[in-house]
Amino acid sequence: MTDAATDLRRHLGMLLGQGRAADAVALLTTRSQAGDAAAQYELGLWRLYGQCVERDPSAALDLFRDAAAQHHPEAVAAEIALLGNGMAGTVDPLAAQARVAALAASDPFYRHQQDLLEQIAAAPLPPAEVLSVDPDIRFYSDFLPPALCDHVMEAARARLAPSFVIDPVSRQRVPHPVRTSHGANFGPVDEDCIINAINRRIAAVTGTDWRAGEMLHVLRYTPGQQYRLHHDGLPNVSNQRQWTAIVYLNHGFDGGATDFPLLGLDVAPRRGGLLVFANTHGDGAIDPRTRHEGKPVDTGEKWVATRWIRTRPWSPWDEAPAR
Ligand SMILES: O=C(O)CCC(=O)C(=O)O
Ligand SMILES: [Fe+2]
Repeated sequence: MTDAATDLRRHLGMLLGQGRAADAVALLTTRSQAGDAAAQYELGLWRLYGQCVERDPSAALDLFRDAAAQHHPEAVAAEIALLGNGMAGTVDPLAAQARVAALAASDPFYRHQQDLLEQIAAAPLPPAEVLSVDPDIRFYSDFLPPALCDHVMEAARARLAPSFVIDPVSRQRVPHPVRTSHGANFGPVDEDCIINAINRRIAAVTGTDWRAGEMLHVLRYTPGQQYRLHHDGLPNVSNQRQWTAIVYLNHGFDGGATDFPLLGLDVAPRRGGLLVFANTHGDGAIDPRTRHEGKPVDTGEKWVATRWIRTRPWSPWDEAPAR
């Protein structure tokens, strides 16, 4: 971030701290209309998330475009992310990939992304290994090439935070011993074209609509950490998590199997492999048999990326995040 952008953030923080949200919005609006890329980017985020202003995703995309035209790096990334995932209303993954290809000519960061995109495009879709017919549980070996597994871990690393659960009474996010890992979401502006391509590949092998997937969620477990017995279905939602897709991102650890104790099934993590299982019966009701756990890791670190796939297209603004 430039000094001017840091100053802007500090100034906004001060105004918000004093309860002067209207002044903060006025400042951002004036500066972005004057062509200040940092202000355009910030106001774009506020428009996207509805912070202090009415949520307006297409106005957000326009603001990111204006800032990106001035080579504001985060705005360039946000524009590419939103074109790929359609969360600002316009979906144009080919335009997003064309932006990456153009940037790759002069920017090593995007050259690497371009290289990874070519690798995933060239990797054949692996066949399913059926672990259970009913409930439906499948494993796909070599779903994700190693360099892409590395990219997911590196891209998530900076945002990892202790995992939480939603307290059913307070509805607040709280830490809980059921889940001692660290986690990170690839939110609407974090989903680079590689993550977008992975999400679409998960949709392709599962035969689901790519828009039905939640944001890809990375979990990192260190020794002793685990995800105790749970079910991925959610209480009181109309658009249920029909499927769970888990990509195992690394090797070099002991323990950490994904266990389905009611089925006597233990899945050993294999780097690049994808585990897919049904959380619901055909009629949409929760299938309790797919309760599962991430067993404690004994040595090393275990990394996974999970995509919970709903019955119908889903957006992060449809409901409060559940976990
Ligand atoms: O880490 C694992 O093996 C399980 C992860 C899991 O249950 C989930 O992400 O829903
Ligand atoms: Fe789970």
